[in-house]
Amino acid sequence: MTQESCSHDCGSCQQKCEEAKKPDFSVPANPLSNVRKVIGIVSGKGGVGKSLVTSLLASAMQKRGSQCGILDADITGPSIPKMFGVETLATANESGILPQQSKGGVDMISVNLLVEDKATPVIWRGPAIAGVVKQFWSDVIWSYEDYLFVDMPPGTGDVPLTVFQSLPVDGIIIVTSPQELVSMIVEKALRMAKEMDIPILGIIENMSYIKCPDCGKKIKLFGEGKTSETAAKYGIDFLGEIPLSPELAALCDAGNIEYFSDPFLDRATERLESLK
Ligand SMILES: Nc1ncnc2c1ncn2[C@@H]1O[C@H](COP(=O)(O)OP(=O)(O)OP(=O)(O)O)[C@@H](O)[C@H]1O
Repeated sequence: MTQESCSHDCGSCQQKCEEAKKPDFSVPANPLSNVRKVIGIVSGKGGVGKSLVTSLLASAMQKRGSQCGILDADITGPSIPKMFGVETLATANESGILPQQSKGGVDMISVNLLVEDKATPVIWRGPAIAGVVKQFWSDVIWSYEDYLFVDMPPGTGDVPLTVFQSLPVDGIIIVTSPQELVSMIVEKALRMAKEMDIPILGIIENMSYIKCPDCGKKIKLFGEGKTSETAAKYGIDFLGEIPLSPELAALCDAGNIEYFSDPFLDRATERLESLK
């Protein structure tokens, strides 16, 4: 095709020319929303503590004076409201859906705040799930958030892709555990971030050790984690390690995650503050 006959419809064109535009899948935010930074929290697989890290980061930033919100994009396994002990359903007005707020002031939206019976499983196909995530951005009134954390479902499937294409994500934080094949996960995340043009802010290792209740010694249950080494290899900031802690588990179960205060995530909160 010559330059003169170009229709500028890059979506249907086979030509790989220099000026090819990437299709724009971005979704507009609710007109009443004002969100300064959108942070995606990702993991390679389920159960590594992604929702826990999302909750801890939002709580820590909220305590440091930033207004925070959490968009629970883990539609089939939503756990954010439970960790904060939020049970009241979200409401809506003619302008959109109003997020619920935790005791400490963290705003949140989740499928669990829209359905009466929390035990009802969400049995939807990928596109329907992705559609809900987009609505959590376009229909929810995030009236003011310094930081909106997006708790992603694990992996690189439909929903993470939808979030990266539809929301203006400013950076992602990777959560791993010491048992994982960290280097493979980091490499995948790096490639995805590059493809989507989104910076990786850093990596956090969860369940790194347990602390002996008698002598305080750190016991590395899963051996020496490779996370900090891998982070250094790929030039990514290692933002901290979180122990496997019965206290933390009990706070999650009781819906009191906000009352956890330990300096594990200081480096991560400093990194987030540097984005302002
Ligand atoms: N460091 C920790 N200490 C104690 N309990 C933990 C810790 N990390 C996670 N847990 C517990 O493990 C469970 C799974 O954590 P979480 O829901 O954060 O994982 P996830 O990666 O978001 O899982 P999924 O992706 O499957 O939703 C939670 O019940 C949480 O209380």
